[in-house]
Amino acid sequence: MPQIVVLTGAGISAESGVPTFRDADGLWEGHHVEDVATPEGFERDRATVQRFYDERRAALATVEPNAAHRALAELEETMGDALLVVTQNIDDLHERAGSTRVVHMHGELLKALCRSCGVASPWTGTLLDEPACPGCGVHDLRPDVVWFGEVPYEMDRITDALTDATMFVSIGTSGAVYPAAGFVQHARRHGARTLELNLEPSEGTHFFHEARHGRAGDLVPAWAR
Ligand SMILES: CC(C)NC(=O)[C@H](Cc1c[nH]c2ccccc12)NC(=O)[C@H](CCCC/N=C(/NCCC(=O)O)S[C@H]1O[C@H](COP(=O)(O)OP(=O)(O)OC[C@H]2O[C@@H](n3cnc4c(N)ncnc43)[C@H](O)[C@@H]2O)[C@@H](O)[C@H]1O)NC(=O)OCc1ccccc1
Repeated sequence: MPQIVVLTGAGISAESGVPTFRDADGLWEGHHVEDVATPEGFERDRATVQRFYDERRAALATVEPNAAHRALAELEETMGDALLVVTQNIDDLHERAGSTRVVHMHGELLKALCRSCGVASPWTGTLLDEPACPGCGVHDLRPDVVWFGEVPYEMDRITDALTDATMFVSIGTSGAVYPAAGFVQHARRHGARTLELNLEPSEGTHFFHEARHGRAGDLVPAWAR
């Protein structure tokens, strides 16, 4: 039974209107990454970080999944648990398209993590006003996302799936951030066929058996059909 692992990045949500990461000048929506996506940045200027994610959370309610998300959800219907989507994205567009086997290795925008009791709660509102944790009542919530220097979620489950994979497909990612950027080498080392679907060659394009360049909304349905 083929075991397919699909890694997705910001490029799969670009056609839905979710900005990708690196603006021309390397800023993240006008912010230096180290200011808004590091634990140190949160300590230094909590309000700016809360506002940054509050804005992205509000924007998420205005966008819809696109043909690439839908094609992966349809593929799951035929393949069942032989397909696993590992996403670097913190949006919920895979789930809204119908995918159920999704690992958010960098966390989820629609969850808040309590720094006091460690509970992650569903969250659609804001955090700038420092609300209380639904679990313990302490006012010390942060976005439930993995920042630089923090350990990604579910690395054991991901590593096992990459080891067993017969096919590894990377969609809409620049291959600039680790450990995700190293998954192709791990999968290939364990015998998987590897395919890159991206608008342009990624930083790791040379690690793939095959690369197809174009828009995810065209490439993914064509591949998944
Ligand atoms: C900058 C980089 C060099 N730094 C790192 O990688 C660091 C440090 C590091 C670790 N190991 C290393 C080894 C070497 C060097 C550095 C490191 N990594 C970490 O700190 C990680 C944690 C990193 C997570 C940080 N959080 C994010 N996001 C959540 C927050 C938030 O979202 O706000 S990262 C964030 O940036 C990354 C952005 O990359 P992409 O998604 O690829 O987006 P990008 O805009 O770059 O590219 C989009 C692509 O799509 C394409 N595209 C555009 N439109 C379309 C289209 N329409 N169709 C198709 N393709 C399209 C474009 O051409 C482009 O190629 C994603 O991962 C995203 O999640 N933690 C860790 O390593 O812990 C230890 C550890 C490791 C293993 C096991 C145990 C412990």
